[in-house]
Amino acid sequence: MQHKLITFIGGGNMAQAIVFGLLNKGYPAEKITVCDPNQQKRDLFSQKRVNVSNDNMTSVQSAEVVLFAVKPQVLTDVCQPFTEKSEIDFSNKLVISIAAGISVARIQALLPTAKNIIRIMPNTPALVSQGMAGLYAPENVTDKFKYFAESLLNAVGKTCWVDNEQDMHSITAGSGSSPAYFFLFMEAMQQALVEMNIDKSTARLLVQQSALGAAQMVKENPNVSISQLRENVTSKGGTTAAALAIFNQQNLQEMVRSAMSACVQRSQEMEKDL
Ligand SMILES: NC(=O)C1=CN([C@@H]2O[C@H](COP(=O)(O)OP(=O)(O)OC[C@H]3O[C@@H](n4cnc5c(N)ncnc54)[C@H](OP(=O)(O)O)[C@@H]3O)[C@@H](O)[C@H]2O)C=CC1
Ligand SMILES: O=C(O)[C@@H]1CCC=N1
Repeated sequence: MQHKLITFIGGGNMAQAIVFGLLNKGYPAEKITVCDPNQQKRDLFSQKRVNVSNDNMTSVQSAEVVLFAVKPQVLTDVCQPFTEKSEIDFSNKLVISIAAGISVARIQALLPTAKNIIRIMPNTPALVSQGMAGLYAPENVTDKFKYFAESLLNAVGKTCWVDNEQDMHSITAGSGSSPAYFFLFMEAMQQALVEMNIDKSTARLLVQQSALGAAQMVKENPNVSISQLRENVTSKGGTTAAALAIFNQQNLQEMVRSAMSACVQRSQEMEKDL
């Protein structure tokens, strides 16, 4: 992949996952700059030879790609200085936003000179090269920028494009937020095992290895439905059937549907917080 000069605005959880994931894949540290007001966060990056700054203006000026990795709620304040004195011309830069729920139209309004704006919804497993990211680009964005954005995220995991921007809300429920659902499930399993007298670290090993194994089974058997994989574990009248009966009785499927709908609904509301 091409190694463009890329500036991250915001060096928090998601920026760390992407930047450290990219470094692991050989993206040159000297081509990346991370801007964050917090010295401790900047230190995390400078320890890996990534350029750091608390001067967004200067760092954006020299960038070919600007990736906004700040909380959606602060995006307006973050963008204002770039346009206030018409100081930064974004027309030749690729602008990427990973902010949940914030539309291209809104980013365009915040950065009027920008011509190429791409939205990406990544997730933190990018840190370990197992990320999943959804991408959306309006029709005017050039193929070379779309290709760059896709290859950037492909370097740290898998990607999919959506044609309809509204679908980015659902993508958030399936990529950005979804590792947290699995973490919650794993936490609950670990806790249950501890209550059954298994020590905490063995409980963690049992949970992590089973989760990893299950995910790997899904990945390596693309022609077998996930339901079939579940059924293969479930002996008639056996232990798994007893466990699954409780999940079904308490309507796990409906709980998951409601949780993911709540995620979508929150994403649809986020723009109003700007
Ligand atoms: N976390 C995740 O799993 C995912 C997050 N996202 C999106 O990524 C974005 C960032 O989320 P996340 O990394 O979790 O948030 P974090 O709060 O961890 O990171 C945001 C960082 O931006 C910094 N910041 C605040 N103001 C500025 C500024 N003016 N200039 C530069 N940096 C600034 C914050 O500093 P300080 O803390 O001092 O305010 C903080 O370090 C959000 O828009 C979110 O929707 C998307 C997918 C997944
Ligand atoms: O919780 C959030 O709003 C962000 C977006 C997706 C994951 N974290």
